[in-house]
Amino acid sequence: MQPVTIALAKGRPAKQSIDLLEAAGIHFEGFHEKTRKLVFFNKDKTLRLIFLKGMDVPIYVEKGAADIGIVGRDNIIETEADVYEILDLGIGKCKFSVAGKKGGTLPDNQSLTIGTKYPNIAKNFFEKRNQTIETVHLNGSVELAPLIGLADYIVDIVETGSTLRENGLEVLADIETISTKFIVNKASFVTRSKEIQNVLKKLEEVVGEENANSPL
Ligand SMILES: Nc1ncnc2c1ncn2[C@@H]1O[C@H](COP(=O)(O)OP(=O)(O)OP(=O)(O)O)[C@@H](O)[C@H]1O
Ligand SMILES: O=P(O)(O)OC[C@H]1O[C@H](OP(=O)(O)OP(=O)(O)O)[C@H](O)[C@@H]1O
Repeated sequence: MQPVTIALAKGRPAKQSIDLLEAAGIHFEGFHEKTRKLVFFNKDKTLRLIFLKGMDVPIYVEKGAADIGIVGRDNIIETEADVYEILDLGIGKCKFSVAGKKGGTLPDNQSLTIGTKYPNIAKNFFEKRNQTIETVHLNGSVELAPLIGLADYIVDIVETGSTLRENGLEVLADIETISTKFIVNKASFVTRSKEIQNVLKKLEEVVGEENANSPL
């Protein structure tokens, strides 16, 4: 039988995600922090771990190229992937906010230019306020945009607030909280139920059942 494939987001929460899997008794042979390898198997080859860019994880899971994904909710909402979001892993905690220059306000009666890595999230937030925006899609150092005059405001992740503070910006509105989630392909949830529940149960023992969501 094919192994169950777990797609794990590279970047910040990767180390904590691997630590969680280890704590749940799920080990991948030969994995170490500095490795450049992208595919690993557990000892009996029933599980395969693949490493992807965060934004690609929900896509792999939606399309069934991976059965399970471990990824920040930011990527799930931005891609609007049709997957089951089953368990909050309690790591990678941060929030989405609108930020702008310190001491400024967020006008609600005019069109704005928003710099962001997350144009869908920005559009959805402003649509709810009946406000049209133009987004400038950036790939990093988003906080620069209002400083250099590329955008009026930004929509970005805030954790400690240091990046905003150190660049003379502040939160003007909060959008929603984010954390790392355990997601599952809708078909695999049925066809690979036993194997997926097995992984899920082990992780629930580590992070607490209260973080689980019943998708059905
Ligand atoms: N400051 C932060 N604090 C906590 N979690 C964060 C923070 N920034 C990002 N995250 C979470 O970690 C995930 C990976 O973030 P990171 O910035 O490491 O990704 P990246 O690989 O640099 O991103 P990209 O895919 O855009 O290149 C994000 O999707 C989000 O869920
Ligand atoms: O509130 P803080 O604790 O300062 O964290 C927030 C920062 O972290 C993320 O950026 P990241 O470090 O991933 O760099 P990036 O500019 O390459 O996206 C995010 O985009 C913010 O810039």
